[in-house]
Amino acid sequence: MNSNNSTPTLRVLDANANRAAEGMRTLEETARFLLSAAELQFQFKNLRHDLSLAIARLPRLELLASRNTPDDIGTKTSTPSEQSRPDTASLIASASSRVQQALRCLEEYGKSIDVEFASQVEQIRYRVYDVTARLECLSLTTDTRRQRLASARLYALIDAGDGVDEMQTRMKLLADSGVGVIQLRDRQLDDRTLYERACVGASVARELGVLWIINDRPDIAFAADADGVHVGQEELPVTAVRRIVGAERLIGLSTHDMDQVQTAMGSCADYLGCGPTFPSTTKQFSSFAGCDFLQSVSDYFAQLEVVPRPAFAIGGITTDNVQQVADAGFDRIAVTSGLAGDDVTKAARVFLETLKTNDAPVAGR
Ligand SMILES: Cc1ncc(COP(=O)(O)OP(=O)(O)O)c(N)n1
Ligand SMILES: Cc1nc(C(=O)O)sc1CCOP(=O)(O)O
Ligand SMILES: [Mg+2]
Repeated sequence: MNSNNSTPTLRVLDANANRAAEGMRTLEETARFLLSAAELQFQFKNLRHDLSLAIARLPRLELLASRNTPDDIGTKTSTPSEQSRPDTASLIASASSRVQQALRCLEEYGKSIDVEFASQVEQIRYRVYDVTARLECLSLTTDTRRQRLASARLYALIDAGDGVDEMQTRMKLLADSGVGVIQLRDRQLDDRTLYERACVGASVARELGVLWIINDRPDIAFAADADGVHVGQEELPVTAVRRIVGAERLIGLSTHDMDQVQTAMGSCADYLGCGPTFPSTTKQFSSFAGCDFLQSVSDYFAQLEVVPRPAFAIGGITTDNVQQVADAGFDRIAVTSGLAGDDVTKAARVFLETLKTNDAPVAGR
């Protein structure tokens, strides 16, 4: 170790070691609690650990002795941007830049004290560039998907059709008609074909600006880079689905009674399907939750203190009965056959206009 340990240099090192560690901890907590990103959380934990190992090379007693917070003129200056953190992405951006700047200071000032210390910090700084970019990206994608979901009123369920071209044409027609979410629900296809259609659909949906959800299959939703997956009550629990699809993809959960809705509100599901509302030509049911169930969901959501999840009424909804859905307080619907006929554009217009004029309490805002 070099003996050039002047007190000002040690003060810079002490202050920036703390700044870097605090920033890393902020990012780690964001990965853990806001974005459920276990792998990134693990990376930040390792970075903090490696930073403390590097700092352990410095003379701790002298570092502590150099600390003089009351006389530090820097503790009294803050900019307006330091006081405001409007969303997760900007919180990540500012914590990342604080960590990067602190590491650069440690590296530059550390060179005069211990070259090996400076070189270890340099390696940490490169890893920080990568991990912080991934975290910021994740948060931007997550926000965007959930924002798009929040503005969706019409959700269409489609099968894969007779081929890629037909599926693509159908998706375009639906998107042009105002559908915000499209689900691939096809129980006839083998896994390979389902996966291929899911991949094509994901890129078509991206171009069209609609969300692309895969029914039943978190593995395929993840592998095909879809926006999310929809699961039913007898399928994998949403906690397990979340582990497969990651924090940024959407998870939809079917609910058929109030117990399921209340449980879903405590889960990591992003939206609910509520039904069956009416008899359906797509799927057979022996009993129907009906509009009474929809009304109970609306009433329950209206008295919640937290923001409810977006909830889509489903099951046999047509242009003839959608008014009853709106009267039960819903302004979002998920539909298969009601958007599968010849005049999709007209049906979609009727749906949207009916849902828009809903002045009853609205489910899922
Ligand atoms: C939006 C939406 N809501 C409900 C369902 C039904 O899901 P599930 O109960 O798992 O039944 P299947 O679709 O798997 O037959 C859905 N798919 N989408
Ligand atoms: C797949 C499905 N699930 C439902 C539920 O209530 O959970 S109703 C349904 C069928 C939806 O298609 P259509 O609009 O043609 O009735
Ligand atoms: Mg299912």
